[in-house]
Amino acid sequence: MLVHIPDLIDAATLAGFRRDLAAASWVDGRGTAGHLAVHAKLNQQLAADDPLAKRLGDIVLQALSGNRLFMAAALPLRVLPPKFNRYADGGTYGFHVDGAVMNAPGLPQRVRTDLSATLFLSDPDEYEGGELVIQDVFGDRRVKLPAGHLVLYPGTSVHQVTPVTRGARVAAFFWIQSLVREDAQRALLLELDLAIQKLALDVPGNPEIARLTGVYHNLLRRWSDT
Ligand SMILES: O=C(O)CCC(=O)C(=O)O
Ligand SMILES: [Fe+2]
Repeated sequence: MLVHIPDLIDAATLAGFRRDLAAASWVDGRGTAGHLAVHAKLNQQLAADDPLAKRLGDIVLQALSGNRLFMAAALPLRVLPPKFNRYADGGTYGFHVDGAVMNAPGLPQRVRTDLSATLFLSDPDEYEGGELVIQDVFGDRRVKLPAGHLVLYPGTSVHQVTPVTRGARVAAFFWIQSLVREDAQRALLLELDLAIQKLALDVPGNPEIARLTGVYHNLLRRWSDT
């Protein structure tokens, strides 16, 4: 399941991010690529210990925890600290799958990457190319969102970022271990959750809403691990 989360960060926060990232010290992104991905990856990133990455990453984490759609879709158990990347001058990241298990300095536990996320920080008209192409059962999905918007996609998917042939594409990206490992189960829970929320608005007080809410929680109890 691909989930588009609009306006994760507001315009003022976004403007601050863009100002700070325009003056950031970008390093070669190949430093953190796996041994296969290293051939396909041509971009820049902030170093993991860059204080700017930590400061902006914390703001992203804060925004995620206050976003109902993100919480309902991801059912997050652990979120890795956001990283920041920049593609320009033909920069690209060829088809790859993200590592299944990751760790981050300072985090006590390792994180299984059930979900991958990209928060777009450049607007689509600022660059040519730079589409996030995600392979799924229905074919390739091409994602290029307005600045401030986030896409969530299954960590299991093969994906790429196409070459940026004009301008620059700046983004934050990170991984999430979900309470619910399987994408299909998360998709069902999200569908049920959204339907219950809509019913609660349309027919407030209807006793069947409590029964459906019970079904939601009892499925979550069956399918979650912590
Ligand atoms: O920049 C993106 O949208 C995704 C980056 C990516 O796939 C990765 O770093 O593994
Ligand atoms: Fe990736």
